[in-house]
Amino acid sequence: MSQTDAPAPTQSRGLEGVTALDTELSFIDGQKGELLYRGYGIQDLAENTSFEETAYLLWKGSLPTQAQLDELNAQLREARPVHPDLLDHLRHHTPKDANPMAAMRTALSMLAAYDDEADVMDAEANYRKAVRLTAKLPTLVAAFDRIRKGLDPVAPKQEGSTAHDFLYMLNGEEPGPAAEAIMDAALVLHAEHGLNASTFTARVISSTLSDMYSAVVGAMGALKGPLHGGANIEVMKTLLKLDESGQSAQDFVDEKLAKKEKIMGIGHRVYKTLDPRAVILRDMLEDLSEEKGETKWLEMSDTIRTTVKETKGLDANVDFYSASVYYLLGIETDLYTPIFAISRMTGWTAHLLEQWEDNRLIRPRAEYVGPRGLTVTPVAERG
Ligand SMILES: CC(=O)SCCNC(=O)CCNC(=O)[C@H](O)C(C)(C)COP(=O)(O)OP(=O)(O)OC[C@H]1O[C@@H](n2cnc3c(N)ncnc32)[C@H](O)[C@@H]1OP(=O)(O)O
Ligand SMILES: O=C([O-])CC(=O)C(=O)O
Repeated sequence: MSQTDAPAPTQSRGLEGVTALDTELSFIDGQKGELLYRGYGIQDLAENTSFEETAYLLWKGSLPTQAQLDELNAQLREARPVHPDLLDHLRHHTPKDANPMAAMRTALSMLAAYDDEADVMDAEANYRKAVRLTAKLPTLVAAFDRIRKGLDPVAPKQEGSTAHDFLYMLNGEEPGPAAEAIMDAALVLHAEHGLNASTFTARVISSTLSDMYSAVVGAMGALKGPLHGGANIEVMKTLLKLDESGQSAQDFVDEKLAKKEKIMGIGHRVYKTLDPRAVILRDMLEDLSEEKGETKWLEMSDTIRTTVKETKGLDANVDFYSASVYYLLGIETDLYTPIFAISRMTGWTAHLLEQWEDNRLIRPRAEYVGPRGLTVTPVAERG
């Protein structure tokens, strides 16, 4: 049978329900609201592992021993500084009002030029690149934020956890233990989620045997979109606007739904119930709200969520409560998606390592629905 005679492949709008490949990285039960990374429940991981342990689990397939964790922490700390040219680029060649995801997409791409192993495609080199990318992105995000505020970037301490060093570089002062613990848990929660749009993008790119940097730059582009990782920024914008307007959360939702507009942070392609990460993030928000004496974001969010659930049967996703958590930590709204990327870098790169273990070009088909049999009219005769 020739290629053109081949039976039409399974088709589904937005590839909904299509299984593209096997993975050992995560399992999602969208009906029950269950998420496992390599067999471990997300709640267990968020409560009992650090981001670095989770990263190791994703990359290597098992939780690290203390010695393995110490080694990974040392590698991450060592790799945190970025080449001065990158800081110069952020300082002198990146507009202060640039979209942070665009700035980071470019910075990630530039990192490749400073990595001697960028195009080395063996598994060990690719693992080392995954570690370096995970180490350097927090430094770049923090440097970008400080430079645009007219401040000097703060060099990484290269001592504590990713969460600790990131908050330290961002604010120029040591984070308290509560802030560090919240950031660490948020990084665990966002690390991996199957064939989401950005991970799929990364895997498609990697399946051409292009390099890890190219794949994560593409993934950054996909994550930026408001239907994906960009939703956490939109959630906070919505809450801030609602707060300013004085409109009730209930009226706001009714109005939006009547106009057939989407409520950001709600709905998910896979979860048909509450996202298990949203449960954990809501608990984190509740604790933080009490600690800060600021409960309005939680109250507004809960009303929005209940109203959409009652009207449309849709529930909150990971981006819904994370927005207010980051807000109460004092983080700039437009950094929420870059923070998501800091975490998801581990999932993306783990998928790339998995893809290259047994690579096959990812190349689906499109059903042609345009005309056929047209013939060219000379340009002078076209009207
Ligand atoms: C990390 C992440 O990427 S999590 C997702 C983050 N994205 C968001 O929060 C953006 C808001 N949510 C959405 O846009 C969607 O729920 C998506 C894109 C996440 C998944 O949606 P899909 O599976 O493609 O569903 P689709 O967009 O086709 O919607 C199906 C129906 O639910 C409705 N719907 C879906 N999400 C929402 C929402 N957030 N608000 C209101 N209605 C919604 C649609 O309007 C549609 O209704 P209809 O059948 O009456 O026309
Ligand atoms: O899985 C998805 O479609 C979106 C995503 O990345 C997540 O929920 O973490």
